[in-house]
Amino acid sequence: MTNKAVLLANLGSPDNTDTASVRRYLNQFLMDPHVIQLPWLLRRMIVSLFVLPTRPKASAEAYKSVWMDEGSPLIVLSERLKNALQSQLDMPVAMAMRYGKPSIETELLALSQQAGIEEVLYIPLYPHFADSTVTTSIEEAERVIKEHDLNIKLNVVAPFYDQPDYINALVNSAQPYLEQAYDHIVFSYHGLPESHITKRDPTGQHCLQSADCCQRPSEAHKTCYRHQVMRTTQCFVEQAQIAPEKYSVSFQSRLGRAKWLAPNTEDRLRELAQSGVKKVLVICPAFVTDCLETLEEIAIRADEVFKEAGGGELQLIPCLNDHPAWVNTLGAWCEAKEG
Ligand SMILES: C=CC1=C(C)c2cc3[nH]c(cc4nc(cc5[nH]c(cc1n2)c(C)c5CCC(=O)O)C(CCC(=O)O)=C4C)c(C)c3C=C
Ligand SMILES: [Fe+2]
Ligand SMILES: [Fe+2]
Repeated sequence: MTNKAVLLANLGSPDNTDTASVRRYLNQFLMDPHVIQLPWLLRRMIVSLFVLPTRPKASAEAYKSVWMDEGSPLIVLSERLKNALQSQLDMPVAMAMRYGKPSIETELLALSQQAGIEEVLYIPLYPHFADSTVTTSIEEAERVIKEHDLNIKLNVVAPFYDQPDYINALVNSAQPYLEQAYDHIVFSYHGLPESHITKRDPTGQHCLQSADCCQRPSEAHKTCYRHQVMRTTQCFVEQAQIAPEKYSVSFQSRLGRAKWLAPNTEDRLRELAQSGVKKVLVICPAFVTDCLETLEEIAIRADEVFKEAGGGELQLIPCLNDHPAWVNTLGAWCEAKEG
């Protein structure tokens, strides 16, 4: 009988909140050719000349504002998810980070050394496809297996943006917030440079070519992040019965000068405040785990933007984290693959 294990993969955080640790992390992250998709020399110049001189200090301050006693929220909450899943399953469950620690390399090596592990169910914790998250996590795992000649078969769980049990878990975890009175809910997704989507379009003439491309059937949707976030939103609002005028979609965490997906979350929050919206909910379904981008960028900075523009209260809906509905969903996926 083949022995199996589960490996969850998330993005990763710096080891600490000092500027040097954040610089090391940003350098590893942004030098990934799937993140800044430029030839090495150009990427090296942009990262060294425009990012590393100033961003590590500013990001270190941001990390300090959300850091937990046990460490980075992303790592701590991912670890809790791993432990909750482990308590449901008979096979080993591990958690790895694409950047920083614990690395995909360490975790795969540890699993391969456990007696007889020959098959790993690999779950990149991203509901939506992007080369900068999904592809890079898969390639890194494949590199480790090849380089160390591991006898491991990798079974990868595909982006789950419209899987009914994922949507159920998301609606279920948001329910206590949806039951409170609110004026508007913003679905704020991590942004992407538009070029990352058009470059992946297998038809070469569909993605971002018209305002409604993401609503029209196309084989391009398999790798279209924009289509996939629109589908998550559609499935969510249908299930939670949210009226069209009560919600909007926007994109956060823009970096650099390229054209990124629009509208930008902060701009959308300003517009909402100016149009008289007082209580806004913000949900961030691109993240399954709360992290810097939800706890600092939305709950702290976007909250300031909303209030300065005349808004009243911004309530961040927590990510799935280790919500029982999400743990049960992951458990069911693992057991289904085990059979
Ligand atoms: C949810 C999916 C994510 C996509 C898609 C994504 C693309 C992407 N990100 C950057 C640049 C940065 N992202 C940063 C933090 C960060 N990004 C994600 C997820 C996605 N990124 C997460 C979960 C986090 C949080 C990490 C944490 O420790 O909590 C950062 C670092 C922080 C900062 O300085 O702002 C950068 C930089 C690019 C360029 C990109 C697509 C091209
Ligand atoms: Fe699309
Ligand atoms: Fe990011």
